[in-house]
Amino acid sequence: MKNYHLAVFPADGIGPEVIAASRQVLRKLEQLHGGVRFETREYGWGSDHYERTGAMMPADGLRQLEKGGFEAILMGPVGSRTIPDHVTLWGLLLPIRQGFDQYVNLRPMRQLDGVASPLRNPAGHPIDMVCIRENSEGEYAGVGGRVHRQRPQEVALQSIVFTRTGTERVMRFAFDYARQHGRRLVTNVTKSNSMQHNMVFWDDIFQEVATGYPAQASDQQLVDSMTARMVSQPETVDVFVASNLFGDILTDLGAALTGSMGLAPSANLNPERRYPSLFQAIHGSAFDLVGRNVANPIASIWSVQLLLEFLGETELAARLMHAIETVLREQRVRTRDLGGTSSTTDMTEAVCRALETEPVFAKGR
Ligand SMILES: NC(=O)C1=CN([C@@H]2O[C@H](COP(=O)(O)OP(=O)(O)OC[C@H]3O[C@@H](n4cnc5c(N)ncnc54)[C@H](O)[C@@H]3O)[C@@H](O)[C@H]2O)C=CC1
Ligand SMILES: CC(=O)C(=O)O
Ligand SMILES: [K+]
Ligand SMILES: [Mn+2]
Repeated sequence: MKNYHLAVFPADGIGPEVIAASRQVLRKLEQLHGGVRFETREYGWGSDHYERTGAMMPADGLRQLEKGGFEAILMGPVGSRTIPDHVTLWGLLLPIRQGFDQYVNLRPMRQLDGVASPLRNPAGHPIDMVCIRENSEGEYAGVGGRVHRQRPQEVALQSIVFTRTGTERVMRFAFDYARQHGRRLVTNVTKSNSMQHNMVFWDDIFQEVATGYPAQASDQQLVDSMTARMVSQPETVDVFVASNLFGDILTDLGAALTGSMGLAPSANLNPERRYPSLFQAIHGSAFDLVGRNVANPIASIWSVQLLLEFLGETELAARLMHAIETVLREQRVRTRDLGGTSSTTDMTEAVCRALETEPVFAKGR
C-alpha cells in the first residue's frame, strides 16, 4: 500500500462544497486502485477561524504544516463577504505560496468537448494553453505601505519586486515544461513598453534563458494585446510565462474562454519539493453560489488531477482526466454555469461513476 499525506483546507465560500467533492473523488480512486491511500488531515483555517480568533491561521501555521510531513495541500478558495479581501488572502493563501516557495502557478486552460465556448467559431479556434505564472514575488510581493492616512497628502506605495533568481527559475520552468510536454511555443507575456525597468529586465532574462533551449520556439507578446490574441486567435497560444498579476488576470480570461470559471484548475508548485505544493481551483469563494449545492466542482476535481500528476500517479491522473472529459462530453449532468440544472453533488457522482466504468489506461498522457 502506498500512502500519501495530504493537508486539506475546505476554506471559504463554496470551498467546503467543492473540497467535499474532491475528497469523494479521492476516495473513489482509492477504492478502484486498491493499492494507494490518501491520508488526509483537515484544517479549519480560513475566514471562520478569523471570526473566532482574529487570524486566518495560527501564528505558527506554516511550521505546523511543514511538520505535518505532507506531500501536498488541497485547498478551497479564500475570501469572505465580511472580511476585507486583502486580509483573507494575506492571512492564509499568499503566506503559504511565499513561505513554501511555491514559485510556479501552473494553470492549464483547455477547451473540452461538450462545453459551450463563448467564442463564435470555437472549432476554428481550439484552446489548449498553459500559463506558467510567477507565484512568489512581482506585483504580489507584498512590499509597500500607506502613510498620512486621511490627509490630503496620503500616499500608497505597492512595490513590484523582480529578482534575478525568481525570474530565471520561473522562465526555466516554463521552457522545461514545454520541452517535457512536447509543446511547440513558449510566449513571454510582458509590458516592457511602459515598464522600462522591471519588465525590460524580465524580457532580458527570458532571452537569456531561451538561449539555453535552442530547439524551443518562443515569442513575446505585450500583455494588453495578449488578451486580444487569447480571444481572437487562442489557437496560436501554447505555453506562456507571465508575472504574478498578469498571470492571475489572463487565467480568469482563459477560464471564461474555455467555458466557465468552474472548470479551471491550478497547481502552486515548489518544483524542488522542499515544501509541499498546493492544489486549488483558480476561482474564488463565489459568494453568489455558497451553500446552494450549485457550484461546479470540476475546477477543484481537475486540481486533484494535477495533484496526482505531481505525485507521479500518472495512471490515476489519466483516468481522472478521462472521467472528467467523459462527463463533460456526454452533457447529461451539467451544473448551471454549463447551462444545466445539475447540482454539485450530481456532478461529483457523475465523475465517480465515469471512473468506475473507465477501462484502465496505459501510463502517461
Ligand atoms: N485562490 C483564491 O483563494 C481566490 C480567492 N478569491 C476571493 O474570492 C472572493 C470572490 O472573488 P470574485 O472576484 O467574485 O471571483 P469568483 O471566482 O469567486 O467568482 C467569479 C464568478 O465566477 C463564478 N464561479 C466561481 N467559481 C465557480 C464554480 N466553481 N462554479 C460555477 N461558477 C463559479 C461565480 O459565481 C462568479 O460569478 C474574493 O474574496 C476574492 O478575494 C478570488 C480568486 C482566487
Ligand atoms: C488570488 C487570486 O486571485 C489568484 O491567485 O488567482
Ligand atoms: K482558488
Ligand atoms: Mn485570480
